[in-house]
Formats: sequence, C-alpha cells, structure tokens
Amino acid sequence: MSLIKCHNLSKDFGSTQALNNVSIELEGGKPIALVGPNGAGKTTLFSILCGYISATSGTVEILGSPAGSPTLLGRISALPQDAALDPNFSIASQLAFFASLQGYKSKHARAEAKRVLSLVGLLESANQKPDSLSHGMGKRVAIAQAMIGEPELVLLDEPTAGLDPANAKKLRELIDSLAQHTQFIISSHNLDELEKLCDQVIYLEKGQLTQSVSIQNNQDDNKFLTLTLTECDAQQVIQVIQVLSEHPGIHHIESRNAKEFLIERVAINQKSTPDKPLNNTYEVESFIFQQLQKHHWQYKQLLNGKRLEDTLFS
Ligand SMILES: Nc1ncnc2c1ncn2[C@@H]1O[C@H](COP(=O)(O)OP(=O)(O)OP(=O)(O)O)[C@@H](O)[C@H]1O
Repeated sequence: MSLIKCHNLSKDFGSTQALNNVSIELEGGKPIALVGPNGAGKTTLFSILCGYISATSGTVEILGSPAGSPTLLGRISALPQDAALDPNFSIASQLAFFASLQGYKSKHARAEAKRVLSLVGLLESANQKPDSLSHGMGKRVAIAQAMIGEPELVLLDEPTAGLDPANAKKLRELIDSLAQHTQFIISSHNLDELEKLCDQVIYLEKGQLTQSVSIQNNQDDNKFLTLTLTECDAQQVIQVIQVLSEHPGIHHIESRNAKEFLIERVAINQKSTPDKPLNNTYEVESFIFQQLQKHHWQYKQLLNGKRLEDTLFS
C-alpha cells in the first residue's frame, strides 16, 4: 500500500491556482521532504492531505483511504506552521484536552499527554504555561501535540523555522529519533536540514510538481563530487579549477561559492583513451587529496554527489 497517491490534484482559491495537476505516488520509509518557494502550494497540499480542505479536482489517497475519510482519523496529524497554545493553561492540561478530543477518557488523556511530553523530553515542564517556555520548547510541545494518539503519518510544516542553530539541531535530532516509528513529511526551506533528515524530496513550484528526487539513490552520487575548502580567495579558486581540471577523470569543475567546488567526473560510458584513461573509482579522489596536500589547501569535506541545493537548482 502506498503512503500517498495523488492523481491530477488541483486546488483553486478563486483565481489563484494553488495546486495544478499534481500527480505522485510516495512510499513510506524515512522522512519525505516537501520543498518549494513561498506560495508554491506546500501548505495547501498539507491541508488537503490532513482533510482540512478539499481539492478542487483530482484524487488523493493516504494510507489506502481518500483524504479526509473517517478511517484516517487519528492516523494522520500535523504540526501547523504557526501552531499556538493557549497561554492560560499548563501544557500538560492542553495536551490532555487535545487527547480527549481524539476520544481518550480523562485519565487516559492525562497519561497520553505525559507520554508525548516524555517523547519530546519535556515531562519535567508539564505544569508550565506556554509563555514560560522558550521558542524551542514551544516547538517541542507542538511536536508532542502532533504525536498524540500515535499517528502513522505526521506532517511537519517548517518545524525549525525561527529556531537558533543549536535548538534547530536538537529538534532535528528529536525528529530523527521519532522517525524510527513514525512516518514524517517535512516542509522546510532549510535544504541542509532536509538533506540530513530525509530520503526523498518533492519539489513544488507554482502549484506544480517539478521534481521528485531520491537523496539515498541519487544517480548523481557516481557522477559528481562536492569539494569544500576551509578558505579560498578569488585567485585560489582559479588555481583550484586549473589544477584539478588537469586530471583526465574530471570532465568539468566549477566554483559554487567562494569555498565550494562541484566536480563532474568523466562519464562512466565514455571510452578510455591512452591520454584520457578511465580510472578506478577512487583515482579522482586520490588525485584531489594529493593536490590538496601539495598546494596546502585545507579542506572541510569531500562529498560524493551534489548538495541538495545543486540537485534542485542547477
Ligand atoms: N485560504 C486561501 N485563500 C486564498 N488564497 C490562498 C489561500 N491559501 C493559500 N492561498 C494561495 O495559494 C498559493 C499557495 O499557498 P501556500 O500557502 O500553499 O504556499 P506555501 O508553499 O505553503 O508558501 P510558504 O512557503 O510561503 O508557506 C499562494 O498563492 C497563496 O496566496
């Protein structure tokens, strides 16, 4: 059974076409990323998946049932972009209230509130009111809310937006650990974050699905290398490109920003010639490391493949 199956899904808000004939089938597994510029239709797609709004045309099935169908109640939940709690009540009592809305009787609702607070590491703050929590703790509470009732699928709309890097990292680690038992779909503008968390990326643009990329089985991994130096001035950029281009296994190299280089290998199916021999897998890497040492260029990392940013936008 597919996790999600959309067929020619469209949604109009008056004259605005928020989604335009989106068709995709997604299988469960590691978290799935939903990416796209502002206004691309991500929140609209989430709202349709959750059953909050209905599509103008097309069909969408989640976990084998049409979106919004009663059989999905309690099986899907969402962390909305601007999730807010009532400042007047403790977080435990609010989570217990949300659990009771899902059908938990009062004692079990309180136990469920404790369970989800413990999942996000906030059991000790159960009696605090939302205003006394930091922004990062507030986001954790919102995730706890989304985990009430052990849903099979949780949609997270920009879960780390507005968090400082340290708290964003903690939240990512939390999502990563919860993802062992729960399927997440994450909408975010932070591509580095999605690259760390997700296996698959869906790219929406102007309401249309323009790309669906598998991060794990990316064919670009065999074709490209991404080299990041710790420091590199303009002259060094030219020198790095000149020096590395000399290797016959390197087809093309370009600077992505001051310190980063995208290196394209010679295509595997290209014929080997005496002056351009085809090399074993690590020959290009060995050459790069030799040159780094020879020219005293400090490197930060050498990655197989392209960064997600380059995969989506180049
Ligand atoms: N309730 C609504 N009424 C009218 N137009 C809407 C409504 N909701 C969304 N839209 C429009 O639909 C388009 C898609 O909006 P949506 O919020 O889904 O984009 P998004 O990808 O989530 O954007 P962002 O990254 O900024 O959150 C936009 O043009 C938006 O203005």
